[in-house]
Amino acid sequence: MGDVVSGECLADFQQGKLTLKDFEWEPHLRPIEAKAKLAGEDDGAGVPEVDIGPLYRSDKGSAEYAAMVNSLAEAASSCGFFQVLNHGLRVGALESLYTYGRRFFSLPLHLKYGTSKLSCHPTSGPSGYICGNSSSSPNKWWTEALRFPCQDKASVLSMAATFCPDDQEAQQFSDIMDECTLGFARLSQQLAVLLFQGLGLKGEDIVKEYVDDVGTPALKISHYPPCPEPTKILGLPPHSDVSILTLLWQDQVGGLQVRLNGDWVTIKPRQDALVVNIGDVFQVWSNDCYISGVHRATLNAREPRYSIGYFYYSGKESMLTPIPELLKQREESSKFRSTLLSEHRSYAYSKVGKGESKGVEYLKILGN
Ligand SMILES: O=C(O)CCC(=O)C(=O)O
Ligand SMILES: [Fe+2]
Repeated sequence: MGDVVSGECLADFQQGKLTLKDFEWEPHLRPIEAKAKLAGEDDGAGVPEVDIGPLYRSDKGSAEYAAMVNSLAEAASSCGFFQVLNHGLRVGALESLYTYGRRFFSLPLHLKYGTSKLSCHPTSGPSGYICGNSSSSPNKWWTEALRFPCQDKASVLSMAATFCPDDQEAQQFSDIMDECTLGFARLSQQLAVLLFQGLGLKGEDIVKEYVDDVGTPALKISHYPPCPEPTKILGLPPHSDVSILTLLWQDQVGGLQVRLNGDWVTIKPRQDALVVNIGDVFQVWSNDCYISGVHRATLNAREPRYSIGYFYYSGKESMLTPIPELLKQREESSKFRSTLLSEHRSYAYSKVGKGESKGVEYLKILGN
């Protein structure tokens, strides 16, 4: 998950301390028992693709711009997931980050662990190498990840030193990271403006007041090694993200699934697109208009899968509550009990490994 504490279960498996059997999920959570289509078996029908080209070429009053805002709002309120085309990031830069990720994950374990003693930021969470979740957890995750605190360039450079042969290459890696995080940051903010506009609000003003500088985003490169038992084991459990929104670039292998009308739907990999999902924060901010989509990462026995995620977080100490301007404009009362974002975060993490992640449902005021 975008947001999770460091773990060691996959390392324990690689070192013979855990067996494949230890990784098998409780039957009701397994991909096959849930009658899911396994990775690649469907085409992502129902997860819309939205071309955001009009953002760069049209004025806000144009029909083309209005249609784009409508499509985004519709996707955010129907399934909470969509892919954006013409997103403004250079695909070559994303591919190059992916190549660095592959190189990092091919290192021996002790070198990968060498990166993880770095900082742990209160909002963006741990940074460094994370090898699955805890070995004592009942449902173990078949994944490893490298997590970066985007703003902390010194950490990025020292992490780069573990897998780049010389300073020059470490600098090149750091430049690619800069390009990608800058592009992700710009896009997240633009999408937040558009999604607020889709709620009938003055997007820029709301973003300025509630979004800018309130959090510290995190970037995570994930690796899901081939798994001999992909029908019994998962890469990541069903969960929603606690972010405002999350951006994800995935390779061509496929395995990210979203829960849609009771089915699991695989999101079609597209090299030129970014997957966007609404996070818990936006669901509450929008007073339940937008949905923080439940998703999971499935596995396959044949080939490794990689993804790059950007988690657009809100500040740790802010209250999680609907945007007052929205309630006023719609003459609505809040559908959620207010809570500290940090409290929601802890609650969400405590549920996810058990397969009990229900996003912000538990905060809903009954009868509303
Ligand atoms: O790698 C993926 O496909 C999904 C990652 C994800 O959902 C997460 O890290 O929160
Ligand atoms: Fe996620």
